[in-house]
Amino acid sequence: VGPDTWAEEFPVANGPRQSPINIVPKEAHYDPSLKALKINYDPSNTKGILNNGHSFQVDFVDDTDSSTLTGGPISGTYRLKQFHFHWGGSDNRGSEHTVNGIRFPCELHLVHWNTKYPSFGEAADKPDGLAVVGVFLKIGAANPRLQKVLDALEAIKNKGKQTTFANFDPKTLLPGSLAYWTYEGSLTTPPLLESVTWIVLKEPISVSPAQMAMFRSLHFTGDGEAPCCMVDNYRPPQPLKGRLVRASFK
Ligand SMILES: CCc1c(F)c(F)c(S(N)(=O)=O)c(F)c1F
Ligand SMILES: [Zn+2]
Repeated sequence: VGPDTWAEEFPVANGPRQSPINIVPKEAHYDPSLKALKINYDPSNTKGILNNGHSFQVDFVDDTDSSTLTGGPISGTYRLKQFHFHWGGSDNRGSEHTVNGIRFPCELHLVHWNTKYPSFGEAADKPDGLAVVGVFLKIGAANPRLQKVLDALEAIKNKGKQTTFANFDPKTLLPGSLAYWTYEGSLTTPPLLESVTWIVLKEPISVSPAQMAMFRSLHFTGDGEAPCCMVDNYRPPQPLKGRLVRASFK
């Protein structure tokens, strides 16, 4: 049911390029050949917001190149499919990636797929199929841009609920600096496919304790089930297995 049992059904859980990982900045290699991230999102592509039973996600129309990620460590064009979060039951845990063993209370993932493949589904199991931008959330001042997303949560409290959510620009959730670490990894939830180029931003964005409480008000459970708060929906760091983590900054 939890991360420790996933290897039974998904043997790739013990594979060579699993995510998340603990990032040790001093062991990351500055790579001057890494390009700047180019992120262009069209808010009109926002399709809706869904409680999928393990997180909530904001979905985007991905049938044209209007919301894309290019540059950085990737070649070609990747289209935004959805973004979602992982968080803890209290502020001392919740992120998937850690930095020098430090866990953040929450982590945002913006999921993109390589347009050299015909669809997300086709890209999801290819070694260069997906690129996920990870952003840490750190306890501080309330984040007004994040609040727009959190205000939609009362309508999707339970598993399977979805509601309209329009004209949201995910770029407003990014920090001032797009400096990043990058490494080859996987989905952090089953089927744990080893198809993700991870791009983890160094600078966190802020979230207030009251806003964290709104994440924790969601339920893993569906209507009519005994309600169980959606918390601790993060996979812990996995073995690096010799992988190199590159940095876009000195
Ligand atoms: C299959 C849909 C899906 C997820 F459920 C997911 F959790 C992630 S993650 N945490 O690695 O960013 C994805 F990238 C992803 F595409
Ligand atoms: Zn995720």
